[in-house]
Amino acid sequence: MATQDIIPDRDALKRMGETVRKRLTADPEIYRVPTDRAEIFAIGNFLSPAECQRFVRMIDVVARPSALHEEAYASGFRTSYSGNFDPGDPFVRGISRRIDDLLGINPKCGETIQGQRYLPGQEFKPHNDWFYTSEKYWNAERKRGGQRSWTAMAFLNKVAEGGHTHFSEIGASIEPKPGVLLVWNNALPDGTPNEATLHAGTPVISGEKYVLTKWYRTRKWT
Ligand SMILES: O=C(O)CCC(=O)C(=O)O
Ligand SMILES: [Fe+2]
Repeated sequence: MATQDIIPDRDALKRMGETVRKRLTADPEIYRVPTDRAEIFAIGNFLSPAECQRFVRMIDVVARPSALHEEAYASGFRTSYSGNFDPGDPFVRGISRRIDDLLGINPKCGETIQGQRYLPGQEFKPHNDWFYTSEKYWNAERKRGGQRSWTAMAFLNKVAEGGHTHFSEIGASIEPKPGVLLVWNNALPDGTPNEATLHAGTPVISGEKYVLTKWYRTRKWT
């Protein structure tokens, strides 16, 4: 990339990278995936078994075919069912705040928590969570909070087989374990998009998989 190219929200991505990194690395209980190519952390028992179960039931209510910028569902890119939780629900609000506090990010930057359910054969093909700023959708996303910085994703159940979160560039395949929160920085420390965060939800082979995801923007999300 030519040095004169402007990376939208680069300074904010850099700043948020620093804030969250400091906070997570200060806690000896938090596991960091051993790679120097990306910042990926795992927090065990972040959600209790009862909280996981409650979210699973809620996902069964809100889940619809995943809309990932239009055509994705139809093309088989993201075949899971997903849905946003009611952000005003006190239970959802409580968990949402717990994630905000863990990361130390301004709650205003957090998107509504999304739930996802994968049945056998369903998957989320390799992708990056950030927005491609050369795409048409960016003009709208730019105005509703800007680029995505950190992703927080919780596993809500044990999957009989398959359904890993696979970071293919890094060679890390994370098996769903209920209550575990995975957190990663989608940017590099210098605020540019980190290509090594490419990841997939691999196909569920047997059983089902439930997760929740919260993406953080660089600015107030609306
Ligand atoms: O289900 C997974 O393991 C991955 C989900 C994911 O990549 C996302 O929600 O952005
Ligand atoms: Fe993702």
